[in-house]
This record gives sequence, C-alpha cells and structure tokens, in this order.
Amino acid sequence: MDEQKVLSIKGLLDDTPEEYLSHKEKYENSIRKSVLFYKTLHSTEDENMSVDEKTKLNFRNIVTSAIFKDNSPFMLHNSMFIPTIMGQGTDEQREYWMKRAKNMEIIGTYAQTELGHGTFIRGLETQATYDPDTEEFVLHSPVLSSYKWWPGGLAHTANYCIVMARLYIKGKSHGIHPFMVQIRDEETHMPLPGIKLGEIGAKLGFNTVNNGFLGFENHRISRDRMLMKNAQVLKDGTFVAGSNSKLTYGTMVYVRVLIVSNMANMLAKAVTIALRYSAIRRQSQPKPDEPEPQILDYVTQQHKLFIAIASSHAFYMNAMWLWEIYYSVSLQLASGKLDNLPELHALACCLKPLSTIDATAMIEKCRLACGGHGYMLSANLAQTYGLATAAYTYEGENTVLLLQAARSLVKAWVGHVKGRPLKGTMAYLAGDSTVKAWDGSIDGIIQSFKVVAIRKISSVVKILQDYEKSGLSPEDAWNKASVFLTAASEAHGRAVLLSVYKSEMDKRAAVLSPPLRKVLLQLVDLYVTYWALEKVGDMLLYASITDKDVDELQRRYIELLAAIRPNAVGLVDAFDFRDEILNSTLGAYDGRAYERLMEEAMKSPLNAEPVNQTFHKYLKPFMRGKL
Ligand SMILES: CC(C)(COP(=O)(O)OP(=O)(O)OC[C@H]1O[C@@H](n2cnc3c(N)ncnc32)[C@H](O)[C@@H]1OP(=O)(O)O)[C@@H](O)C(=O)NCCC(=O)NCCSC(=O)/C=C/CC(=O)O
Ligand SMILES: Cc1cc2nc3c(=O)[nH]c(=O)nc-3n(C[C@H](O)[C@H](O)[C@H](O)COP(=O)(O)OP(=O)(O)OC[C@H]3O[C@@H](n4cnc5c(N)ncnc54)[C@H](O)[C@@H]3O)c2cc1C
Repeated sequence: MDEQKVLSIKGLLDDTPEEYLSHKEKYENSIRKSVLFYKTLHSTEDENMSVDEKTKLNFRNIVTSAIFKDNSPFMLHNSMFIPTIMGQGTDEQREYWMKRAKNMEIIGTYAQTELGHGTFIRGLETQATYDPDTEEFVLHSPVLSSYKWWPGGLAHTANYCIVMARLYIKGKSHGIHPFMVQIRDEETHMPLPGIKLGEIGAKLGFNTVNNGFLGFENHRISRDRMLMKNAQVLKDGTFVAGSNSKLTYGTMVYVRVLIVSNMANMLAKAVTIALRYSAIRRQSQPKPDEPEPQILDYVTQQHKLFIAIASSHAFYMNAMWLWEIYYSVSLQLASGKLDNLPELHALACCLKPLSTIDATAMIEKCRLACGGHGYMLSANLAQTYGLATAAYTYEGENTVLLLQAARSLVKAWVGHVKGRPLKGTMAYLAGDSTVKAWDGSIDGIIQSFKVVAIRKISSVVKILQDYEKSGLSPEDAWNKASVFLTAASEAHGRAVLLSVYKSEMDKRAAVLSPPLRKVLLQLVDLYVTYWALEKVGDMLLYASITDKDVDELQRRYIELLAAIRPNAVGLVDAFDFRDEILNSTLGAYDGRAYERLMEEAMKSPLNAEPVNQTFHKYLKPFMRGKL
C-alpha cells in the first residue's frame, strides 16, 4: 500500500478545512474523498490477510481517518460488513457476496444496535419471521425502539446491510441471526419499499461516518438472504441450530481485536503531534539569564507524553499477539473446534476496554499538553480524541465487556479451587498469590501485577459467594459485586498488557541494534514503572512494596524520563506519520506550528472580509441605541 500514491491523489486533501463545512457538506465531501481513496486502493479486507497485511489494513483506517480528520462512510463496509460475510456466510454466500463487496459494486454496513438496545443483543427487537409458503423472511420493526440506530454508512451511503434480527418460525423465537438485506435500489439509491432510512444527527465525532437509522415495515427477503454458515432455516421452516449460538457474535470479537491496534495508531498520532509541538514551543523563564526553554524540557511535560509513546508500543505488541490468537482460533472454529473461543472472547473483553480507556485518557492528555493551541481543531487532537472515545462505547461498551471478562475469570478461579487445570492466559492464576518481598525489577513488577490480579479475583469471588450464602440470587450477588468484578478484570488485563509487551519486546530485542534495543527497553521499563506508581495502592496491599521501594521507584521513573528525553522526538518520528496523515498545524515535521496556525486561521470564512455584515445589520444600530 503506497502511502505516497494515496496522498498524491488529486483532490483527496482538502483546501477548505472541514471545520468550516456544514454537516451536509462534510458528508458530501467525505463521500467524494472516499470514492477517490478507495478507487486508488481498491483493496478491501480479506480474512486470509497476514497479520502484517492486517496492520496495513489498519493503516488504511488511519489514512482515511487522517484524510477525513474523522472516519469514512465506507468504514463499516470494510470493518464489519465484509468480515460478517466471511465469518457468517456459507461458501456459496461468500462466493457471491464477497465478489460484489470487494469490487465495491455494493456498499454495506452492519446493523445490529437498535434505538432501544445496543449492549443486550438478546434483547434486540427487529423481527425476521419465516414464511414457508413463499420461502421468505418478513423483516419488521414492531416498535420505535426496534429501529436500527447507529450503524455507520446506514443513512445515505450503504445499499446493503447485515441486519441482526430475531428469527421467528411458527411463532417461536430462535434467537438473533444475521441477514443480508438490500436497503436501497442499486440504480436510483431510493430506499426499497417497506424500508425507512435516515441519519441520526450530529455527534461528538464520527460526523462523516453517516450513522443512520433503519426501520422495516413487513419487508420481505428470500430465504437465501439469511447468512447460514452457523445456523440454517430449511425450506419447510425447520431450524438447524449452530454448534454455538455465540458464533453469530464473531464479527464483534474480530473488531474488538482490531480496536486494540487502532488505539496503538491513534495514540501514536496524538503523541507525535503533542511531542513535536513540545519540541518547538518555548515558554517561561525558570533561569533568568537563559532563554525560554522548550516545554519538552519540563519533566511534567515528559510525564504527560512519554507514557503515550510507550503505551502505543504496548498496544501494538499486544495487538499483534492477539491477532495471532484470533487467527488460530478462527482456524479452529472453521474445523468445528470451539475450546479456545471463550479465552479469545475474554482476552478481547479485557484488551479492548483497557486500550480504549488508556488511549482516550492519554490522547486528551496530549491535547492538554499543548495548551491553548491544543484546543484548535486545526491541531487535530480533539478529533483524534473523538474517534478514540467512540471506541470506549462501540463494539461492546467497556464496562459490559469487563464484566464479560470477569465472568470467565470467576469461572476459571472457581474451577481452579475445585482442582480444574487453568490454561492459556489465565494459567498464572494458579501461581503464588503472595509477594514475600518487593522485587523492583521489570519482571518482578510484572509478577506483582499478576499477584494483584489473583488477589482481586479471589477476593471478589469470596464476596460473590458470601452474598449468595446470605440468600442473594446469583444475579443480584453479581450486580452487587460488579464494581469489584470490573476491577478484577482490569487487573487481569493490566497483567496481560504488561507481560505481553515485555515478552514480545524480549523476542524482538535480539534482532535490534544495541542503541535501538536500549531505547525500546527503556520504554518497556517506563511503562512498567509508570503503572506500578499508578497502582501503588494495589502494590502496597498485595505486593509488599514499602515506602522506601516507592521512593526508589519514583527516582527510577524520573531517571527514565531523563534517559528517554534525548530520543523523544526520534521516537515519534519513528511512527513515520506523514504531515498529511497527522493533518495537524502543531505536528508537522517542519515544526512551523505558528505559521501553520496562521495559515489555517486565514482559511476561516470570517477572515474573507474585514467587516462582517452583522456590523451594519445589528452592531452599529445597537451601539447607536437604534435597535
Ligand atoms: C454482552 C454480551 C456478550 C452478552 O451476550 P449474551 O448473549 O447475553 O451472553 P451472556 O452474557 O449470557 O453470556 C453467555 C455465554 O456466551 C459467552 N459469550 C458472549 N459473547 C461471546 C462472544 N462474542 N464470543 C464467544 N463467547 C461469547 C459468554 O462468555 C458466556 O459464556 P459462559 O461460558 O460464561 O456461559 C453481548 O450482548 C454483547 O456482545 N454486547 C455488546 C454489543 C456489541 O458489541 N455491539 C457492537 C455493535 S457494532 C458496533 O458497535 C460498530 C461500531 C463501529 C465500528 O466498529 O467501526
Ligand atoms: C460512534 C459509534 C458508532 C457506532 N457504530 C455502530 C455500528 O456501525 N453498528 C451497530 O450496530 N452499532 C453501532 N454503534 C452502537 C454501539 O455498538 C452501542 O452504542 C454500544 O454497543 C453500547 O450500547 P448502548 O448504546 O445500548 O449502551 P448501553 O448498554 O445502554 O450503556 C449505557 C450504560 O449502561 C451500562 N450497562 C448496560 N448493560 C449493562 C450491564 N449488563 N451491566 C452493567 N452495566 C450495564 C453501560 O455500562 C453504560 O454505562 C455505534 C456507537 C457509537 C458511539
């Protein structure tokens, strides 16, 4: 994928900043650019892509989000529509639909969330009732809350969509299944009969994604439009259940894994902008006889930014590791082996939340670290925040996913106590649950995070069991303990993030040049030390850290900031974002932030004339007391 080729597409980069376009113009401009962009790339997702190619695809998401300073209305076509065909379609269905989708003959989206339900999939109300006489499904939205609401591209862009609907046969519900539905005429693009479409309105971000609503009025589709890889409806209406009803949730697991790598990229973009700006911005005069220093030389500024570099590396390493697990589990599923699906689900339910929580917070910290100019839309930090914070919610709201992970952790712990072996990423739960003396080495700290997770999981299980002994139902006990269930999941996720980052770096260290190895391992050290200090309460409670150890840890952290400082700009340059992709007045490689701020300011339509017409219409009469 040649970045230069993409960015040299004529008309792809805006001369009129999107900030000054209307809501409608933003959408129309994003369609224009999406067509230009995808015509050039003409490549869409293929589940057989290698992990490296997957990263490139992820790169495409970065390029599109950069070029649009938001996301493309084609986004769901690649991130969910195509993966669902691949994951849920029969061979024939894949054969037919993949050709049309990959050639962009049709544009699709993934319509699952409804006005009334997003998290609770089993509560979805859109109906797909099988009519054996005509061998059709009748799609219907019985109430307003059953309208599909949120799907990207649904409003005016897509002409097909995957609809997740409740299957009814002879009055009996058979759960939620995926249906391929044409929603617009391929020639006129008019909504088909019995289909109501529209846009859901302006949002915090995602304002070029064309999120829409969709309602059905007894709209009929043929039987072959149900994606029947996992479950089938025969001509006579016989329902054949899949081996596991959660296989229909497969696309969401895939996107949760993708989000971890997206967070690595988004955070890398934000810290590149903030750090480069911190290298050119000079402010204050701590030493009277010396010039104003670069704000990057303030240790507080280094504290704000260097963890973002290390976190981007950590998310990237974890994402590549998770992709490998995803692909191996996908191959196992293809041969009917489901054993490792729960572990993949639990991992995705930990790493998607933690990467989005950290990335959102750190991107905001990057914006704040740029002072007033960070507040400019031309800095592209607010938009990056808007994209990242959306991922906190979509693809499984973070709290809900952490509770899902807690479900697996509680099951694993209860099984362990009963003597059942633990496996995979939960095997460490069988390890030593005490730290006799604080070990401040990187491996020692990571081991302490594992002990924290063991202790939090075991103690929340005890709380659950005590509540149930007191007579509470399992559901009420679960809800009562849920704050500490999410805390246990977070502790598990933190232990995974840290240990995978370290082990993946160790694997790569051998092939790095000594200077590069030194810098990258400093980032690992910074990451582990930062989180030990952030979670010092847990370390005091479970890892026998003393006040002397904390003092040592603080001094080590300060020394690490100083050690990384000389390479800080080089580390963000190594993310290798072109100016067009950063799309930021503050983050350009040439460091001409002030000139770019002024250049962008002059593009404001208000600067087209020295006196705005409201002076004569309102101000002057008002100031003359004539209004
Ligand atoms: C919260 C969920 C998972 C609850 O699902 P539910 O069917 O209610 O299951 P249970 O909580 O009862 O758990 C039963 C059982 O199933 C296992 N399980 C659940 N999900 C999966 C899965 N994906 N893969 C494998 N196994 C799964 C669970 O572990 C339990 O196992 P036990 O052994 O413990 O019994 C569900 O409602 C959910 O996923 N909600 C989130 C909805 C969501 O993610 N929506 C995304 C819509 S698309 C979107 O947001 C797009 C955004 C734009 C973009 O991405 O660009
Ligand atoms: C930018 C964006 C793009 C999106 N794109 C798409 C798309 O393309 N296709 C699509 O289908 N959907 C899409 N969505 C919808 C998204 O998937 C849902 O918003 C998400 O799943 C959360 O569901 P919800 O909105 O119903 O929130 P809710 O679940 O109502 O969450 C509200 C609060 O309730 C809490 N809560 C809910 N259930 C529980 C529970 N069991 N235990 C404890 N607390 C709970 C949550 O933690 C949260 O604090 C998009 C959303 C956004 C923001």
